[in-house]
Amino acid sequence: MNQLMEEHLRAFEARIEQEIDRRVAFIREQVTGTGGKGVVLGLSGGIDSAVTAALCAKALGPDAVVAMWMGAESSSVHHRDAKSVADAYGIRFLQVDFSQIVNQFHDVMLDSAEVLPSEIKIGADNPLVKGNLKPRFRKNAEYWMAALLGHRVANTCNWSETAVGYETKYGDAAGDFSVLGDLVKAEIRILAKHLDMPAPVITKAPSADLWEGHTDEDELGLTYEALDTYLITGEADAETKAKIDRLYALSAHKRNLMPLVSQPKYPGEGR
Ligand SMILES: Nc1ncnc2c1ncn2[C@@H]1O[C@H](COP(=O)(O)OP(=O)(O)OC[C@H]2O[C@@H]([n+]3cccc(C(=O)O)c3)[C@H](O)[C@@H]2O)[C@@H](O)[C@H]1O
Ligand SMILES: Nc1ncnc2c1ncn2[C@@H]1O[C@H](COP(=O)(O)OP(=O)(O)OP(=O)(O)O)[C@@H](O)[C@H]1O
Repeated sequence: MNQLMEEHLRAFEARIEQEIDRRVAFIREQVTGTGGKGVVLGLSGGIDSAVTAALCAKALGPDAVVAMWMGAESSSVHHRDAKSVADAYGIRFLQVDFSQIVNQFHDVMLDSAEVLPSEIKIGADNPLVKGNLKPRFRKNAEYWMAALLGHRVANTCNWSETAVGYETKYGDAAGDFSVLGDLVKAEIRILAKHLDMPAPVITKAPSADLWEGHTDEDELGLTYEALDTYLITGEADAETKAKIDRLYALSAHKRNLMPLVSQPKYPGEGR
């Protein structure tokens, strides 16, 4: 590993208790501080949602955290890992499978688009047209549950993903607050270790799972190690640097939602 990166991670680990305390305080501010009764989040069996859940449980108490497993694969390793995280921190665990509704929605939309000329359907072969429905439906479900319970929705994205736009706009990228959005994946692994995360959650390959065999590193064409190292130290080979810089520029629209023609002013504010 790059030496600067190694030093950065060592320093992060040395101040891990402060990093945890800071995030716990932030969660309280964002949830109880805004009148929320607790937190809702999607628990995928991956490390980001697991660490977010663990920190929310620490901040608010386990009963105030409602984790939702959303999917059909109730026998999959991801489901097993999600359940093991919920059990480890004693948080509430719900399961819902709306995959048939997602499929039906996709089919109804395809039918509605039948009347359009095929030459303008430039995304016809793009698996993300359907793939991005999953994260968007999941976020819908999280907001449904948050409204039912008077909870806030925790976002589970991290800076490695957000920097290159590796998240679905208004899907997994959405939320009321983000616990890990300023941290790279390598830092989150260190947090996980100090939060006594079940081991399989820490070691498995990150995967968005939007289709069979989908892994983050394959789709991005980048390793998290190279991405994290560049984001933290600015060091990368020329090809990697060009690739990340390009993805960063292309995904600016996800970090700067809904540009306005001009910023309207509210009476008494902003002057
Ligand atoms: N320049 C621009 N200015 C303003 N808006 C722009 C735009 N370019 C696209 N858009 C809009 O954004 C849309 C495309 O963005 P989006 O819908 O997000 O779709 P897109 O970026 O194409 O796909 C999402 C990516 O995130 C990955 N993902 C998703 C979910 C979870 C994870 C994970 O690992 O956690 C990863 C997924 O595998 C895929 O690579 C376009 O349809 C358009 O509406
Ligand atoms: N099957 C699922 N059930 C519940 N939530 C899910 C599921 N899959 C994804 N999510 C939610 O969407 C977020 C993005 O997940 P994804 O698996 O795509 O990648 P990730 O960024 O590696 O996150 P994680 O490390 O938590 O898996 C997750 O953090 C979680 O909140």
